[in-house]
Amino acid sequence: MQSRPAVIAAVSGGSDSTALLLLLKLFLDHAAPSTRLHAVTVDHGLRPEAAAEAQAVARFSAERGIDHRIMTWSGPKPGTGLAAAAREARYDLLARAARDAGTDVILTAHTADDQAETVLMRRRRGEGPGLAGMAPETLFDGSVWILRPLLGIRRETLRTFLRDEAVGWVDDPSNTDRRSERVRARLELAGPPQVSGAAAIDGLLTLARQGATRRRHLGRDAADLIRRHVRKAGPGLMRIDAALFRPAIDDAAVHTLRALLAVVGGTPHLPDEGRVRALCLRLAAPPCRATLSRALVAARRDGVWLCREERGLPEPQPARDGLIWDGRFRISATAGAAAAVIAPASAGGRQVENDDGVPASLARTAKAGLPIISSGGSPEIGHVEQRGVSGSTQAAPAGWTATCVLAPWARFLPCFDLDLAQALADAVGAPPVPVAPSAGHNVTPA
Ligand SMILES: Nc1ncnc2c1ncn2[C@@H]1O[C@H](COP(=O)(O)OP(=O)(O)OP(=O)(O)O)[C@@H](O)[C@H]1O
Repeated sequence: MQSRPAVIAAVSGGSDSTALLLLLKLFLDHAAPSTRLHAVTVDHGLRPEAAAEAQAVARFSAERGIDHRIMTWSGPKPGTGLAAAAREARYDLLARAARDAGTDVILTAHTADDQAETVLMRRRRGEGPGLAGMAPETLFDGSVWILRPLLGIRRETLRTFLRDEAVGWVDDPSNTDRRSERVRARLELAGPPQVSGAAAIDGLLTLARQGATRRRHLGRDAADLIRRHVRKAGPGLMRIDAALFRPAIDDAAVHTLRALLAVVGGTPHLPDEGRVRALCLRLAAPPCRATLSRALVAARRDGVWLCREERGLPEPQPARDGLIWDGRFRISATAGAAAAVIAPASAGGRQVENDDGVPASLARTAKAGLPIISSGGSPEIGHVEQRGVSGSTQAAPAGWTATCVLAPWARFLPCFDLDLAQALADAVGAPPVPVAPSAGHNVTPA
């Protein structure tokens, strides 16, 4: 990892993260003494004991001379999907702690056991050939890296280390709650060794490694296809060379179209592989027009065109800093920006000019799906596509910008998909993907 002025260790007080904290302290004292180590504990406010547990981590950190901060999830708690919401909130709080500490690195204590559970769960959910486990490096919210340095280490090894150091830890009761899919996977893997146990875990870890390699290769091939065959043809409109779909439709071409559909449609998941494979076949024999994943795709003699379909665009709403609009644009406001409304261009009934060489109806549909930010009820509204990219028509009201985001990777971008994400970002005009902390090292993380 390139040296950082500071790093954040995410410490719940359980065995894994307590071991992470101690190991990091030892490592940094020895190898990078100028790097500041900050431990952060998130109190989700969901269990009465959580506050005392966070205080225990604070005391432990103080004894070791480590800076420690407690971050509390104070927002409203949803009635359903509480675990997922808590996870989102946890990463938001950890990212905020990282920014406050002037770093872009958060380390978590996910272990080989967590990795095996993840692969087991994903396999059960029917994830196909791209199945991979957790990534050793993941870009969060486009700006902060989550590193998982213990992914190759078994939990029991960490506990032995803690016992040798005479350090205790907290056992979170939710880790034994059988309603959780992860807990059920953990119990299954902890079964009798002759049935599951170590052999099963090793098998799942091998699958994780193979899946990561496959995903990386597929992503590289798709990135190459995007660079050669995909370009932005106008505001909100992409053009794909028909050559992508001929003569044979291979896995990389299918993966490319899945990624493009999700990005152009603003959906968090790639569309179903089988459906996209079938669509590729139809696109190879124009004319063809279809919608999938909220995107409109039209194969004509002059190429294949792709834009957001006009159905299901967001209703006009107050613009706010940090809003992800339609899964496709991150809205930002500088301090003091006047209150504004954001709406799809189609809602304004605005005429659009045609661009040379672009089919008029597609140019219209594409522009209708772009956001318009207006302030003070003025009809002179600013049509923003993205910062600093030609093709934007007028400026948004002062202080407001809309930046393209890649919907499937807007929150979590695993390192296996970095090449693909960079090629997509270049193609659609999203900001460049930051360089991974391990870049330039000759050892690929586990
Ligand atoms: N309350 C917390 N405060 C700080 N860090 C935490 C907290 N809970 C979990 N973490 C960090 O996240 C890691 C994974 O924790 P855990 O396995 O409980 O989370 P998960 O929700 O199952 O995983 P993921 O966050 O990847 O979905 C921990 O090892 C720790 O580094």
